[in-house]
Amino acid sequence: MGALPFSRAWESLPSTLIMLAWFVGLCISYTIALAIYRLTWHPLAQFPGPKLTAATGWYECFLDFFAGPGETFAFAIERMHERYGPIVRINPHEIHVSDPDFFDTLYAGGSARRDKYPPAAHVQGTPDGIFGTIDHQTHRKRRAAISGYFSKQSIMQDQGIVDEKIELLCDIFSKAKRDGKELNIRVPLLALGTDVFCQHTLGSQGSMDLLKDWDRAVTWRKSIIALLHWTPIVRQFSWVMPFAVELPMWIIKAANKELALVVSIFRDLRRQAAAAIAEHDSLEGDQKVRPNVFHTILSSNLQAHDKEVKRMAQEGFAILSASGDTIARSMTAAMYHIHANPPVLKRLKEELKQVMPDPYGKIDLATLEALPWLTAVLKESLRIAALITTRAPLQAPTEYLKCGEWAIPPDTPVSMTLSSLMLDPKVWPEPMKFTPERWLESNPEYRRNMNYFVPFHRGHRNCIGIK
Ligand code: HEM
Repeated sequence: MGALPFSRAWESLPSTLIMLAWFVGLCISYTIALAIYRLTWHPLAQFPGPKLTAATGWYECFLDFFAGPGETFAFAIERMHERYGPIVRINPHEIHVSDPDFFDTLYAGGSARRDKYPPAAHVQGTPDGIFGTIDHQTHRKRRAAISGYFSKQSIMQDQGIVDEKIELLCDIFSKAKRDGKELNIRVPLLALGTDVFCQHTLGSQGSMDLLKDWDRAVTWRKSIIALLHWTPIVRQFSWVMPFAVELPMWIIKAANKELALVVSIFRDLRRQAAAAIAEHDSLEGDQKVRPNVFHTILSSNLQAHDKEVKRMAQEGFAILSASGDTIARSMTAAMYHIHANPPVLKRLKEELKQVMPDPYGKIDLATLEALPWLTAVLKESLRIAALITTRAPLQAPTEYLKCGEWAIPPDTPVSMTLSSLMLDPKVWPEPMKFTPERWLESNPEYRRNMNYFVPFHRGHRNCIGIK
């Protein structure tokens, strides 16, 4: 029997198979056409960068999932800059810049309008909190409603909370010393940061009391790590976190124990937000604003939909997940570098002894802030810790952003990476050397250094917890 001609063989196939073949063919043609468009006519086609990343965003996804430590996309971006210069197209839609002098153009304040790029806004799983808010104007209003709650004056009112938690931290250190045991200080420092900010943000009922419960503190640390590990997934699939929060708890526990704690905290925040709504009208005067951040939101002139339980819980979660671990990681870096550099430690002790002869005595913030060496040590710790390793893309919807000879078209997502800037050898001689002297006002480079000191970012989207 001879072979059937192609047209006859095609006709003899079942119709579902033919449709499937058409579908696959269309997908392949669409992908090829899209890649050709992105490499030739796309508004970013002229920008330097590898052809592969310009053609598809899946390369980033592939590296983040499979390439392993030291090979993720963040490292690939550094290599792209080494090869292509300070401005690189890192995926079909986004430009990444490695030029410290461009920082204030991108992360501008004042009248500049900056929207957040949605995949970056959604990494926390809180699209309606200030961190996740995309639109510039909406972000301004939501942020203005709570910024007073994180002002220096407001934090100072809770000095008692800080003192109480520091006592608990010292107890943990003393016990470890007595028992002669090693201590992973990231755990108690995370507990300190989280307990202080939970109580400041949510009131006494909101404290997680991690400093009193070591096992819970260890689990919370694992949860934070789990959250960070989920970042590449959530960046590609923004629905994952909101979806996970709605699943039955037994499914989440079976999938990931640490994530279960995150979800239970998220649900607890919803309960607290609902409780705040229920009692808000019965409160009076300062009580209406102060008991916790939910009451501050309810007292603001935000619109009704911004005062709903779901949004307020997201705001609470954004604050909690942004506060504890950043504090813990900066303080761990400070602890390490102070002890790894004995002359730094000696000078610090001498300075502190002058204002605090009794190490167990109390001291006020203004006195501490006036100490030049302590201030310099903290600034250098924040620089060298280089906490934020994820790029932060923003979009300028109405403006061309000028970067060297390039004009980046309006609405293009443009990013920079803080950790690269804080450790850039062109800005900081010997960047990995812990040198608090950089931050003494007597240093001739002090003003220049301050210009590049941006651990909390700048502009409209800078850290609300900076004080
Ligand atoms: C050493 C400690 C901290 C560092 C280095 C730090 C750093 C940063 C940075 C770089 C950003 C901008 C992130 C981005 O745009 O992708 C940010 C945003 C933010 N931080 Fe912090 N942070 C610290 C502590 C805190 C604390 C204690 C809080 C608690 C209130 C906090 C709450 C926030 C919030 C809510 C945002 C989002 C602000 C917005 O989008 O308007 N941070 N932080």
